[in-house]
Amino acid sequence: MSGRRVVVFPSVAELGPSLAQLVSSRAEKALSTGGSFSLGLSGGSLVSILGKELPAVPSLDCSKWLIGFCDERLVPFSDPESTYGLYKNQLFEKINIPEDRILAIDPSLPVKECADDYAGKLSKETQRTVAPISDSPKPPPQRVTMTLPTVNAAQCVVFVSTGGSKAPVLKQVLEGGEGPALPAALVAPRQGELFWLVDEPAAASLTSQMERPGPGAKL
Ligand SMILES: O=C1O[C@H](COP(=O)(O)O)[C@@H](O)[C@H](O)[C@H]1O
Repeated sequence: MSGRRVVVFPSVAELGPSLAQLVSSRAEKALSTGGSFSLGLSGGSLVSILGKELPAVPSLDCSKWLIGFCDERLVPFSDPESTYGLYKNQLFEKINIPEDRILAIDPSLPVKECADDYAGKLSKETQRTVAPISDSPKPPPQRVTMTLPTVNAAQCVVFVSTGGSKAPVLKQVLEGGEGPALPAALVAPRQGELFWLVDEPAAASLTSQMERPGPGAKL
């Protein structure tokens, strides 16, 4: 892994465009060198950030991207909790991603079968694995989630963490503490880049090395 980069922005307004630039630049690099580009998406607050900022990237071409979900809630696509449903409305309809380049779960299946089915869909493309979750501490409890080896096989992993409520857990993940390491602290791409893009409120308790890029700086 090349070294972890913790990059702090004054607020999500500055973080969002840098995240979109990071995603689009890594896609362009992969595709222009004859490779493929697969983007694994999380949900939560990331949906609105990417929904706003990715379509604003000049000349963005997503026609060859493959999009999957690092973590998906086991609810129908029409449910307001569905990560796929949210991205469909807020992002996919605004960019030129073909429907068959988006790998979604089959939410009609029970959680274990759904995870196995999704692992099958991904393995056609990536040979990687997915786990069923039935006790997510944040509702809804049932999830279909990429495993640590899958995440660590990525060329580039980006955590996005914004808001003061994330400060204590961010400190624990990035700077350690008592007890076993949290799962996010175990993410270390074997041959790839690792970014933590955070805003000032989330970074408030951090003391380790951080970057504070100027406006428009490229990651
Ligand atoms: O439930 C979920 O939450 C996490 C974090 O969301 P945030 O709103 O705190 O950013 C998200 O990464 C995950 O994909 C989603 O299912």
